[in-house]
Amino acid sequence: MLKRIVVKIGSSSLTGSQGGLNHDAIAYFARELAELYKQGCQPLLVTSGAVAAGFSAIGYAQRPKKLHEKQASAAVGQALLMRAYQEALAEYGHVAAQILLTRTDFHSRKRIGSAVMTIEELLERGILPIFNENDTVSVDELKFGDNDTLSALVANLVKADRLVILTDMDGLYSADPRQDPQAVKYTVIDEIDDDIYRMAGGAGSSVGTGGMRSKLDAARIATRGGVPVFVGRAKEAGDLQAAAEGGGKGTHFTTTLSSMSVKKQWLGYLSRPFGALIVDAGAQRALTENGRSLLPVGITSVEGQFHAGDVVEVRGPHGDIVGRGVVNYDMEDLQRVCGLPGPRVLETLNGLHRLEAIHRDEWISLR
Ligand SMILES: Nc1ncnc2c1ncn2[C@@H]1O[C@H](COP(=O)(O)OP(=O)(O)O)[C@@H](O)[C@H]1O
Ligand SMILES: N[C@@H](CCC(=O)OP(=O)(O)O)C(=O)O
Repeated sequence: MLKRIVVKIGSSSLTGSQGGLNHDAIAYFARELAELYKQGCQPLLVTSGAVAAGFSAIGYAQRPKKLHEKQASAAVGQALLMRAYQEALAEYGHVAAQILLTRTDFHSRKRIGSAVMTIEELLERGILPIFNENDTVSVDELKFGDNDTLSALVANLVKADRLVILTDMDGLYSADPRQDPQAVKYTVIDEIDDDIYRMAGGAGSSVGTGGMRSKLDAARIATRGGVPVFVGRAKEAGDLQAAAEGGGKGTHFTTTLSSMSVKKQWLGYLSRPFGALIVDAGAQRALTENGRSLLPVGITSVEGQFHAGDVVEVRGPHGDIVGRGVVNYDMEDLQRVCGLPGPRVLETLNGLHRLEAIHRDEWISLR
């Protein structure tokens, strides 16, 4: 089996603060990707850089801040970006394909199923799929913004063997090394908990977007989907291959989980919750440790306006998020029966209701 490696390249690795593409950097990455093919890998590329590549060509003095200016820059820059990759990859006999996705595409199983079929066909034919967000049609509240999250979703979707996120830092440090020269580097992280999150700051350069924080979000999504993640730098010959093999100049995030279905991925990371259910400690344990469904007896209160079939967030007794699931009750019904044991629930609702508030098959833990 070919090893599937999703490689994400950030704007900071492709451009400088004045914008425009660094063609030497593109040539380097094309060589590294060609090397991956030679080693029997099946790479997929998620690349940023459309806005950065386009804004100087369009005549802006610096990376624009307004949405429509960024979109205009991306419309110019995406074409420049693809041309640069295609020309650089052609040197090694490789062909690239462009796949532009938005967050809302992931809301539709049909659209995403169709994307998967296209991707599989491209991979079978030895073509390199190159992904970016479709910036022209993405609006603020539905944007990925940075491509870190997109790369994690792609990695889960294609059941990648590893996600390699390349940036301008050689890994995660205990603080942003630009601000704190004493910061120390982590080479392996087995669990991304709150302490790890506290170390990560925002973007370091004027062209980057999400900083280390969004890379941790991405690492969390991918590792929960069973894909190990590397975050770091590739600058010299062989760096990408080393990262893909578990070494390299960066931080590795390990996982012991197996791959996640598209349905669970959607539920956990892409759906929009319509309300929240607050549960007691027993119900929290039943959901997160014992793999059980949520029953009304464990719910202490409900918030928001939701109907049966909507996604809701579940919070623990102290307000922390436990996970998300599809609720089987309208808000008013659940309010009447929360805290009640099964027979009283059925009695109150005239026995017409299925008992589980959230069935375990429609649930994802986010702790
Ligand atoms: N704890 C940390 N360790 C390493 N880098 C960090 C940390 N916190 C914040 N950063 C910043 O994150 C930046 C990389 O993210 P970003 O600028 O979004 O790059 P990209 O364009 O490659 O996605 C680094 O340049 C660095 O300044
Ligand atoms: N889709 C945008 C990505 C924006 C961006 O800066 O992302 P990143 O460099 O990955 O933090 C682009 O191509 O410009």
